[in-house]
Amino acid sequence: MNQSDRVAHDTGIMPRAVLIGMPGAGKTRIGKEASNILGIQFRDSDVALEHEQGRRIADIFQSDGEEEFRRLECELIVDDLEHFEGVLALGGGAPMTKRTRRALERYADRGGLLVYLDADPEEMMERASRSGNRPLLAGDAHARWMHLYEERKPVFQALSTRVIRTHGAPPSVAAQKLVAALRERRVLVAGANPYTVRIGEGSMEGLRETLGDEPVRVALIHTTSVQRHSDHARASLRSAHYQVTDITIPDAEAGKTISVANGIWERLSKEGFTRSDAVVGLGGGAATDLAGFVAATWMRGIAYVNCPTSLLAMVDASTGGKTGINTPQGKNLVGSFHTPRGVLADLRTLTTLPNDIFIEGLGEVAKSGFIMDGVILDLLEDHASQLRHFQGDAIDDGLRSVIAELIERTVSVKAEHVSVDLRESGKREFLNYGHTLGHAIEQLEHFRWRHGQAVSVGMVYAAELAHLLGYLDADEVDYHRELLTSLGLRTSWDGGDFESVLSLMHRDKKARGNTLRFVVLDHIGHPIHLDDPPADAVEEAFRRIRRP
Ligand SMILES: NC(=O)c1ccc[n+]([C@@H]2O[C@H](COP(=O)([O-])OP(=O)(O)OC[C@H]3O[C@@H](n4cnc5c(N)ncnc54)[C@H](O)[C@@H]3O)[C@@H](O)[C@H]2O)c1
Ligand SMILES: O=C(O)C(=O)C[C@@H](O)[C@H](O)[C@H](O)COP(=O)(O)O
Repeated sequence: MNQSDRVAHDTGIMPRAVLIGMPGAGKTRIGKEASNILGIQFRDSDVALEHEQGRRIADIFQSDGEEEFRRLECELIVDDLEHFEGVLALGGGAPMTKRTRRALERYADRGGLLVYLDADPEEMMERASRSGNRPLLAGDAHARWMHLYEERKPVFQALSTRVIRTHGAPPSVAAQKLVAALRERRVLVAGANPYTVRIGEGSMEGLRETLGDEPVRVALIHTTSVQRHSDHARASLRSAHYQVTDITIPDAEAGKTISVANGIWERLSKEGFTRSDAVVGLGGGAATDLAGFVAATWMRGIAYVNCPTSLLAMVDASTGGKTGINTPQGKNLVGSFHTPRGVLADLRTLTTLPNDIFIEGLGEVAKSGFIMDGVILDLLEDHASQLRHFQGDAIDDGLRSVIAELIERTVSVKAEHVSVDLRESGKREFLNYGHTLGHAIEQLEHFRWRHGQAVSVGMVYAAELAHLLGYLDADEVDYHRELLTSLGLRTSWDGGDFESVLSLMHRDKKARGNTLRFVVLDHIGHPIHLDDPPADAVEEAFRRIRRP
């Protein structure tokens, strides 16, 4: 599936990408090279128009004038935006025509990839002037050129959903960036404040487009274990002229505390962060939960963008707007629903991810399979061995594409639930499958157990409970154990005691008054709420996960 399939599957045909930018930016060369690599069609609107009209653009300008040329160009582009499926490069001035601009805005709203190719203006002029077919460059070429550049640049910037800078690098580098952008998968999270989750090699390059022009200051919150990736993000943010406040937090759950949040509030105050400034959370789920919490609480809520770097953060924690910290009373008991402005899951960051952290992420992936998407379960079954032996620095193309599909599908399951129930009053609770016991295990293990591993045991517990109450049959419970074990996930737990677990499960956010509330399956792929189950079943299911 390509970057736009999930967003635009119901809207018919459209180009895989539209390239805009000044003449000489390299739209044709870069567009052609990227299209060749991907084996898709390329079309240049100028060449197509010349072909259609049977005359050169300069001749159309000369005989019919610019207005008529723009009208013809607009007709062609509007038609292509509905009927052409490859990479479409537009003439430099095309977006300056109001009707063309509106059509491009609609294309972007449909999830289209609108790429602005930008380069050094002098360099572009040099390249453009080598072609004799540039009627707008007649006369005092340099002054005219600079004027056009100043006039068009803000329009290109405002329209584009992606900027690729081609300064000082061979066109093949820009072509590779375009290929990565074309391969990027996107999932739209609908709701009151819709946003996009971008999944691909280099998605973090989208920081500027996602943050927009409003923020002056950006707090980049990360842990030291992802330093290489945060260095990259900081450099991109600085080159986009944000004032970056770099904030390192303690690793994993040690970062999800009120004292860490307090330290960051102090920094934001010192650096003068206002309501229009922003936070970027980069790292595993603990870092993105904390960064989101800081963004949700500073001045009662400022913008934030998540750059998840662990599998679990990519498929789950970074999306959906649940932000929070742990307290001595329990896991995630203090927090807020605060929707990110966007999520950039850059697959390059997986190269440094340790095997055990990758595997725990598979726990939440499997959860999404159990509650909704059977294809996820098939993919996990078919690739269990490769996934279990994941080595970040040695992922082959086949595994890369399986992982990307698992991420896209899991995020889509999440999006489907949160877009209709942000504040978790019904459907969203299904995402909590396995978490009622899972959170209790994490707490009782003082967070030495990883979240995804605890959820894995929690799902087996929920399956046993469902079986005891006549929902799942024994084979389906076995299937839980077999699949999770094949992925390297835990299915039993011998710590704690039932009374401590029960007390923590009563503090779970799904509990109501004095009654427990679980999510169980009545068959695979079909979750239901289970309110106030019989006490003996709750205890017997616990006994059944004690077996090794
Ligand atoms: N908000 C939500 O909806 C939501 C959903 C699921 C989980 N969560 C939360 O997410 C947390 C678990 O997330 P997690 O599994 O990512 O754990 P984590 O954040 O603790 O990260 C695990 C470890 O991997 C390191 N790491 C992350 N990415 C790396 C990379 N690319 N290279 C090298 N090291 C890397 C981290 O620094 C950390 O040491 C829990 O706190 C859980 O409650 C939140
Ligand atoms: O997004 C949700 O909603 C979820 O329940 C996703 C869970 O996988 C995730 O672990 C979440 O952090 C749990 O939230 P909590 O409210 O149960 O703490």
